[in-house]
Amino acid sequence: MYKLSQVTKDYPKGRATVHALRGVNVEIADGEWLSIQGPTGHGKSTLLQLLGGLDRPTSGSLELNGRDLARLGENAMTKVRASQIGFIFQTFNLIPTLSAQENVETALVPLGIKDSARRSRAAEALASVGLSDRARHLPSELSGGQQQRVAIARALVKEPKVLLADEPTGNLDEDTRDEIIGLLEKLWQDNGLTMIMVTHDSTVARRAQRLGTMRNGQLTVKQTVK
Ligand SMILES: Nc1ncnc2c1ncn2[C@@H]1O[C@H](COP(=O)(O)OP(=O)(O)OP(=O)(O)O)[C@@H](O)[C@H]1O
Repeated sequence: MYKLSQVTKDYPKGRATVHALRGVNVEIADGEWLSIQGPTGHGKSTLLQLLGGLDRPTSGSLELNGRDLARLGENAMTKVRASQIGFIFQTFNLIPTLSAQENVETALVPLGIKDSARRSRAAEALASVGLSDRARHLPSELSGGQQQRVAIARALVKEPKVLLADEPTGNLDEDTRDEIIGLLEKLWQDNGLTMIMVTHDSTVARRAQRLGTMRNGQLTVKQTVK
């Protein structure tokens, strides 16, 4: 589980400082789905980056399963990211020159998994998102929804405990959005993932168990009504 205490994040901006996070306190249980909404520029992506170990807080502690990511060395942090945390983004972030299969395999390279196992695990992950028949396609040959499915397979092929999603349906039409959220919900349940999703879309946000709102760098969380 995550346990954040008084997490702040400042960015220098010329001579001034942007206080992107101003004391975030939250616990996120294993297996929970938390959505985060809030106005633009109020710290949502910053928080997700810290949860993913892509950046560190300016102050406060950010524990994942008892280890404070704020104080972890770079090598240990890289290991945590490679093995425990999957990311998906609004813009999919696939490598344009690699096929769907190769894009998924890239997630296993840092784990030192050998070629044949990499191939079979990536094929399984593509099957789990319904894309076995598109394995050899380049991202440019896939629809937006299919590209997001590849990105989901890439995030989950390493069997992480945590999935972080930054506006995962932001570039998709409504029907495709519903398909992708349905898929994420299924994968969340089947794999017991902890899922933290930033979204502007209230329909998507309400599917979570808890709903957080970021405002002025602070997070308030409530239970969603089902
Ligand atoms: N690398 C950076 N350097 C300087 N300032 C930054 C950096 N990243 C974010 N900021 C600033 O921190 C604040 C919070 O940004 P953040 O991207 O977390 O907001 P957000 O809520 O995710 O917004 P959006 O909904 O538009 O994605 C903003 O004022 C932003 O300009």
